[in-house]
Amino acid sequence: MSKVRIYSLAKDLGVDNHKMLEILDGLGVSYKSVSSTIEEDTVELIKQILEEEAQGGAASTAEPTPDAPAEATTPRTAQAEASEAAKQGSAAPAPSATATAEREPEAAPAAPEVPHRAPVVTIMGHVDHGKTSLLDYIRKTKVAAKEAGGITQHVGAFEAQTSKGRIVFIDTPGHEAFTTIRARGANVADIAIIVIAADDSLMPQTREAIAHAQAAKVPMIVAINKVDLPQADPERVKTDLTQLNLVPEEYGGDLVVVPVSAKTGEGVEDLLEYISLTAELEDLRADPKAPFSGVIIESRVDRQAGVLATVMVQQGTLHVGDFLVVGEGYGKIKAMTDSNGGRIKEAGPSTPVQILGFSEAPASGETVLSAKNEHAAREVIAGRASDRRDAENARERRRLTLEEMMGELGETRTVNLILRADTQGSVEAIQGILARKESEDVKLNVMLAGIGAPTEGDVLLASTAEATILCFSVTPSGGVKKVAESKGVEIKSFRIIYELIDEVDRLIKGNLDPVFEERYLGRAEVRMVIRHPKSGNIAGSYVTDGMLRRNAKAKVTRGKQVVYEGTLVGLKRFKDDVREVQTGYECGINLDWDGVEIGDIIEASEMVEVEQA
Ligand SMILES: Nc1nc2c(ncn2[C@@H]2O[C@H](COP(=O)(O)OP(=O)(O)OP(=O)(O)O)[C@@H](O)[C@H]2O)c(=O)[nH]1
Repeated sequence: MSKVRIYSLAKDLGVDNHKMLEILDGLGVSYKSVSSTIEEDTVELIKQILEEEAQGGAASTAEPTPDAPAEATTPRTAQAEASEAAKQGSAAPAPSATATAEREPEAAPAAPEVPHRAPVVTIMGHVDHGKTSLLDYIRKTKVAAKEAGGITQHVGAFEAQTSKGRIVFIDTPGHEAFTTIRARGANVADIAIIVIAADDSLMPQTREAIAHAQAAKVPMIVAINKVDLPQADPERVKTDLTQLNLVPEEYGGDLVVVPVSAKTGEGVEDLLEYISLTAELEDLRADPKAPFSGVIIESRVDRQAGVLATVMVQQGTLHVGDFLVVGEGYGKIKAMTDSNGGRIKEAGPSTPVQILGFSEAPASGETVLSAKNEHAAREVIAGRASDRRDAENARERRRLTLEEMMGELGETRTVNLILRADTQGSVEAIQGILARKESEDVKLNVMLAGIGAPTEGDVLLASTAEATILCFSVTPSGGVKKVAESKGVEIKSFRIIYELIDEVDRLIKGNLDPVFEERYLGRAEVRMVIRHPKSGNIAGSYVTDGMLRRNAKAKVTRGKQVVYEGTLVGLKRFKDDVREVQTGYECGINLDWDGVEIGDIIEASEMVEVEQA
C-alpha cells in the first residue's frame, strides 16, 4: 500500500494544512508533522469528509470534482472554494489571529494587491535640538482640529494630513537613553527623522539616534533645525555628517538633509514632502483584512477611565468589542479613540489608537494579537503562563546544578568587565543597564569604566583579573590589540548598544551553564507570520526563554501537540542574519520546511522550541 505526504495531499485537495490536521485528528490518525506520510486508504476517508462538508455547507457550490477547472480570476480550485465555503458555513464565525484559514496559492498566482499604508515616523536627536518643537509645529499646522468637547489625551502618536497623504508620527521615545523600548521603537517606525540643531551640530545622542536607525535598517532623513538662528551653520552639520560616512545628497551621497525651523515653520513642508517620497520608495503595505497584530506604544492608568493603552495597528483591523492578548493579559476593547480624541469603531493599518479595556497596563513595545473570543484569549494566556513556569523551573534546575557543582550553596559567580566608551553619557547608560542585569547568581563587576579607547594598562588589568574588555563606539589601537592577543585577553567592540548587551547576556549565560551538556536551548513564541512572495515566509517571533541558535533542532508545538520537527535554518534580527538570539528579543525565523511554507503549518501564538543540534 503506498503512502502520501500530508501537505502534498492537502495541496492536491485544495485545503490548507491546518484543516487537514484537524480532519486527521478527527479520524484519530497519528502523525508527527505535515511532512509525515499517511496510508493511501485514509485518503479516501478524507475525500469523503470534505465532500460531505462541501455539500452540507455550500448549497450553491457545484459538486466538487478533481478536474473541475479553476475560475479564470481565482487561483483556487473549485474544490478549494467548496471546502472553504463548508468551513465558513460550519464553525468559525469570524477570522482571528489564532484561527484563520490560510489560502493556498497555486503554481503562480497573481499575488493579491495588498494596499499601501501610511508611513510611521519617529523623531530622534540630541536633547534640546528641537524634537518636541518640530512635532508641535507639525501637530499644530497639520492635524485637523478635533470636534469640541473631546478630551485630548496624550497617546504618544498623532496623524498628520498632508497634501501627499497621511503620515503618522510617534512622539514617545523621549530622552530615555538606551532603553529596549527605544530600540524596539525604531522597529515600529518606518522612517527615522534625525533632528540636529544648526547651531550645535552632531552631539552624542545624535550619534546614538543614528545608530538606532541604522540598526533597525530604517531610512533616515536629517532635519537641520533652528536655521532661523543667526549663528546657524547648516553647512557644518553636513560636513560633520560626512565624517560618519553619511553623505548628503548635494555632496553626491544619498542622505536626505532638510533645513527647517520649528519656530518659523520654514522647510517643514519640504520635510513632509521628503517623508512621503521616502515612504513611496519603501512601498509600505499592510492588509486590513489580515489577522490583527499591533504594538503597544505606551500605556498608563487614568484615575477615572482606568488603563489606557496606545496601540499601533500594524496589520489587520481592530474593532470595538475585539479581544486582545498582550503578554499574559487580555482585554476586550470597550472604547477606542483616535489620536485626535475622537471616538472610533474600527482602525486599520498604521493607525495609532487609544484603547480602553485592559485590566493591567501593558508594557511599551509588547506585541498585541487578537483572539476569537474570551475563551480563546484565556487559552493563549494559559499556554504562555505555563511556558513561563516551565522556563522558570528549567532555570531553577540549572541553578541548582551549578550550586551542586560548586559544592557550596548560594555562591555567586562574578564576571569581571572593563568598559570603554566614547562619552561619559554612554558609559553611564551602559553601567545602568549592567546594574539591572545582575542577579543572585551572577555579579557583574565593572573594574574600570572610562572614556576613550582601551589602553595597555587595561589589558594588563584584564589579564590578571580574567576580565573581558567591552568597547562601545571606540576601537583599540593595533598595539593594544597585539598585547591583548599575547595575554589572551578578549576585547570586544560594538557600535550598537543592544549587541553589547547581547554579549553581556552571553557572558552571564556562560557563567550559568553547567559543564555537562544540556540539549534544551530555548523557546520562542510566534507572533506573526510575515508573508513574502519572493523570499518565502518568515515567522516573526519573540524569544521567551533561553536562546535560539541557527542550525539547532527545532520543533513547533501547538498546545501539547508537535506539528513539525526539523532544523532552524534562518535566524534574523531586523534584516541581519544572526547566529543567536537571546531571551527578550524579537527575531525572524525560518525552518527547514521540506517544501512547506511557514504560513501553512505555523501561525501566531505557536511555540518553537530549539535543542542543541
Ligand atoms: N530659534 C529656534 N529655537 C528652537 C527651534 N526649535 C526648538 N527651539 C528651541 O530649542 C529649545 C529646545 O527645544 P525642544 O523642542 O524642547 O527640544 P527637544 O529636542 O524636544 O528637547 P528634549 O525633549 O529635552 O530632548 C526650546 O527652547 C525651543 O524653543 C527653532 O527652530 N528655532
